Amino acid sequence: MDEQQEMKVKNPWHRPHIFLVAFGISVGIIIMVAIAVVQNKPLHQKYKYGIVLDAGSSHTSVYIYEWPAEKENNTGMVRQKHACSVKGKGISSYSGTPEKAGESLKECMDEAKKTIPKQRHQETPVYLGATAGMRLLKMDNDIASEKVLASVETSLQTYPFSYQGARIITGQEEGAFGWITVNYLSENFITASGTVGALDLGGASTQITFVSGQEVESLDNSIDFRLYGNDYRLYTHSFLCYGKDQVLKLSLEQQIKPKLDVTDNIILEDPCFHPGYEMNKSFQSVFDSPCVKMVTHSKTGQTFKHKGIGDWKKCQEAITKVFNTSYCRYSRCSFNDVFQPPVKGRFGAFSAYYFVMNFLNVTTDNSLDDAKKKLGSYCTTHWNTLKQKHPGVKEKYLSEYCFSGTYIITLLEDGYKFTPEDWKNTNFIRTIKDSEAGWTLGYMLNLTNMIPAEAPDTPLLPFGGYVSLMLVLSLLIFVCLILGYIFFRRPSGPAHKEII
Ligand SMILES: O=P(O)(O)OP(=O)(O)OP(=O)(O)OC[C@H]1O[C@@H](n2cnc3c(O)ncnc32)[C@H](O)[C@@H]1O
Ligand SMILES: [Ca+2]
Repeated sequence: MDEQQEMKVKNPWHRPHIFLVAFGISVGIIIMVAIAVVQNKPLHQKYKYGIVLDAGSSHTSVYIYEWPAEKENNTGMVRQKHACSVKGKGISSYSGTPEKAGESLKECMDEAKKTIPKQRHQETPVYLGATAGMRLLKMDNDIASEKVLASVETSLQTYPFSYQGARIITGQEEGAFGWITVNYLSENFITASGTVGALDLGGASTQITFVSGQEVESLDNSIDFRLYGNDYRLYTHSFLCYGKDQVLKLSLEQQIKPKLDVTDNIILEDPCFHPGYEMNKSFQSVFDSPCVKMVTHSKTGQTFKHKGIGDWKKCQEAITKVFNTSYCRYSRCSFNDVFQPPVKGRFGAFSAYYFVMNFLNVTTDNSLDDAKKKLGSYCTTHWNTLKQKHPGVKEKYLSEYCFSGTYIITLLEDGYKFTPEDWKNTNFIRTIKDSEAGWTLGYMLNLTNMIPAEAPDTPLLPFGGYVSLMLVLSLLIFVCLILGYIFFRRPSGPAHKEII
């Protein structure tokens, strides 16, 4: 055997098949890693959509929600993509012309068609939930409420989306889904930060919902949820007729009542309206609701003079009269014989709570006393001064902020028994992370099963970590092979000597 041949026998790397095997293994590993990376890479982000129509007493809003297709069950993934405010009043105002209720939705639904990519239309669910305005219409005129619902149903079915129904939701649902929305958007279900209570003030009803930790003495006010592996027992109540429009009617009724049989030309001097404010109003405009019981009074066709005197203290006294606190069959009540445990924790207050307090520039940075002082000075401002100061604001809203602000403080303090400390723990909010606070998101999450009872399994490593780990490992194997190759190739021992 010559020297050359002997060296080839002793150095295995000089056998081409061994080198080929090593090379094959390296290429194999690289291919495996590449496949694993491609296989586990998040798909090109595909979005899913859902549409919820909030048919409120004062107006209808159409919300479009969007979420990444493969992350349905992760909390905080669904966000509001678009909102459209339907022109005109709420659907319950179409009781006399039900076909117009459906027509009113057209503009916003056409907008939804443009906002959602065409290929997703068919799989996009559409829900319509009607609240207190329709509850009141149903009480007043069941047939008319059915016709209005049928009209919006027919209209929604003409769209290419997946129609899932139009119904009047219950007050409990309205409260509970508002609570879910606020806590979902704040990611409170997956962090240990605890939950926040939800306060919603609409035109015709108002909701309070929170985790109390105390026994809920009335079944109607108790809702249990299991979300992301945690159990929640909620206290919730919806006060029909205690939205800000209906409460204004109640308050006017209270003030008009003693004058009705005394004089023909009624002048109502209202402490909740500004000095200089004077408006002729029909009794009909006050008595046209099932919340106000004097519908058949003989003066229904006539008018009265509504005159502001701007006195916050007296306004509060007048508003207190709409809460009945004379009777409570439970260990404790808010008002009207409704059970309520003591309020607890932080609260998010939205809808009219926000509209009103935001306009009045009263936030909970102010102490409750400061807020009252601010409101007091706003209420005494002359009506003409206000109109000059806020030329862009709807006169109806402008004239009612004193009443609404006073109602909000009275409802919280006297109704729900908020202490100055609870007031500090309350935030007036419109949106959380650009999605509006309200019941609609919670309603959709629930109906599409997007809030699991148990926490979803999370992968051991996030995607980025997984890729990095695979790259480092394959690099390590590759470097080992190269080193091995260099080591074995270097002639050593006797073979080396023999060459020399
Ligand atoms: O929940 P329900 O009772 O069915 O009523 P809604 O859903 O129609 O009620 P909203 O929260 O939309 O509005 C609550 C009230 O606030 C009024 N509102 C809306 N925008 C406002 C603004 O900018 N300033 C003052 N009030 C406003 C509206 O007319 C209602 O009386
Ligand atoms: Ca509402």
